[in-house]
Amino acid sequence: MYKPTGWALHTDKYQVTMMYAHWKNGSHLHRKAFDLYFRKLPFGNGYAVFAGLERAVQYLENLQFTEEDIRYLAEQESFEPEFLDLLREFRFRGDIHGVREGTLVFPNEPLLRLEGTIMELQLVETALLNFIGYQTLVATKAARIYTIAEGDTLMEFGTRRAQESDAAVWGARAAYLAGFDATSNLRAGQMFGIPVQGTHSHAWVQDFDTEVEAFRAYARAFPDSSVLLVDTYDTLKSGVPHAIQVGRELKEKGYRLAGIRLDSGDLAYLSKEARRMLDEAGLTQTRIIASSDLDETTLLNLKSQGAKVDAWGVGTRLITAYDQPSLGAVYKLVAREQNGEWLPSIKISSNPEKVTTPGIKTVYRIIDQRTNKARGDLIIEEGHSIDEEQPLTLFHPIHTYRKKKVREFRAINLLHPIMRRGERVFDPPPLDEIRRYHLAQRSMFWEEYLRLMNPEEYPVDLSGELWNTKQELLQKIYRTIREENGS
Ligand SMILES: Nc1ncnc2c1ncn2[C@@H]1O[C@H](COP(=O)(O)OP(=O)(O)OP(=O)(O)O)[C@@H](O)[C@H]1O
Ligand SMILES: O=P(O)(O)OC[C@H]1O[C@H](OP(=O)(O)OP(=O)(O)O)[C@H](O)[C@@H]1O
Ligand SMILES: O=C(O)c1cccnc1
Repeated sequence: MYKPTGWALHTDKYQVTMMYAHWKNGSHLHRKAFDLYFRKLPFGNGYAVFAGLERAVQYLENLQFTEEDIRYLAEQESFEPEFLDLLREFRFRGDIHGVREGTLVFPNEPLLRLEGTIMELQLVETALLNFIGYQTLVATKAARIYTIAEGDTLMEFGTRRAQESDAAVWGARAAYLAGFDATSNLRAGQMFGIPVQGTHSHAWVQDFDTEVEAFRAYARAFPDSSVLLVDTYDTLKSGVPHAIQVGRELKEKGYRLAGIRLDSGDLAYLSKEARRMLDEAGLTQTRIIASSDLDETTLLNLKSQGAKVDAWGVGTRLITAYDQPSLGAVYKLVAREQNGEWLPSIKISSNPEKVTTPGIKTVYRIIDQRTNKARGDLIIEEGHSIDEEQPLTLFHPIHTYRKKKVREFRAINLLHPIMRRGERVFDPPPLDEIRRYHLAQRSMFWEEYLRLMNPEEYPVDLSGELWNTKQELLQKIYRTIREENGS
């Protein structure tokens, strides 16, 4: 399996300076809890698709400072040698609970909950946000495209346009787990077992004196699986007729032209014309693949125009999450251990949506027994349970008058143990299983939450007790501020 090394410095400098200041203060081993979550759904979507856990766990399992890292840090600040010795011994020994990859997730619910020493939890913040923010963003974009594709084959073509190499391979993985069928990136295929597919480029055609010669030579190399790119010169006057000529030659030899690819022009018109021409030539099995700056909006548009496309190659706009470049995930301190007891901690903001929810919490998904559809998510304090025999009142945490009563429901805990004292305690499911799980999850949500435009807001609520804890803490802090100001 792919093992990252040398990732200890993949963090912001301030994490290490805080670690040092804690060490000087004698507080570096104090235990804290942090939640990782996001506040706003990307792309105006109604949900996000959680991804990045596998990458995060691999990082945490292998996290250590090399001698080179220590030397480098020593050049940055005058850290005392004893602190550097502590870093030499450093291993992540925290506890993590997390949502399964492929789960549909929503704003303000913890996706990861981490408990450990402040030293280790501070160090890992940056990398975790980096991995999970990006992969969740791309998985969500891929899910939007999947929604529109309605069962057509989806191929991820983005590596050449991705923000560097890690984004390409982990983005390919995120796209696959959210419903894509294949990637063009061989390294992603090798690392994660994603099916790898591809066609050929314009350079192949340009390298021959004639287009038909180019097609014939490619078909000789791959008589059963050639997909010929037909837009180098003129799609309908040259590309498609030449592809048909080679398709007929293949047929005479007992082979089949697998497909043609359209990569420019009016893809709706060209695909309909190409389909007609292929069918008239008896090449009804030859598939039409389209690429060219595609995303969910163009796909939707092309489908509404009756485009005859069987498979879509999607690059730039998927891998770069073109219309929203960051998820904006956050990592917030939610509890501090004192004398063996967890004390909830809060971060206040003038924007009520940004006030953190204190305490060690878990998230339950409330599933209606009769419809098997999700009614909402409920965040409750860890250790508290939900009585499935009693009606449950869900209310909006800010607009509290928005209430509903749920009966006959199942409550499914979304936060699973992932690491205990730094050891992985879950078997990472194969990627195909994550993908199946994700696709099955979608059927647990009403259409209204899944639609692309102006989806309904899915409820993410706090239990009554947690809501009270939050209010009490807020009032306590404001009281203290007033007292300090003598007002
Ligand atoms: N029928 C259509 N309806 C809506 N959008 C379309 C249609 N056909 C193609 N598109 C989209 O329009 C955009 C066209 O891009 P662009 O203007 O760069 O032209 P192009 O035909 O791809 O040419 P080239 O690649 O040679 O620059 C692409 O995003 C493509 O997916
Ligand atoms: O449009 P995207 O969604 O980003 O998909 C990937 C693009 O990359 C290739 O083009 P490129 O011009 O790089 O090479 P080519 O010669 O194969 O067309 C391919 O033909 C697609 O158009
Ligand atoms: O295989 C292809 O057709 C392909 C791969 C990457 C980018 N564009 C096209």
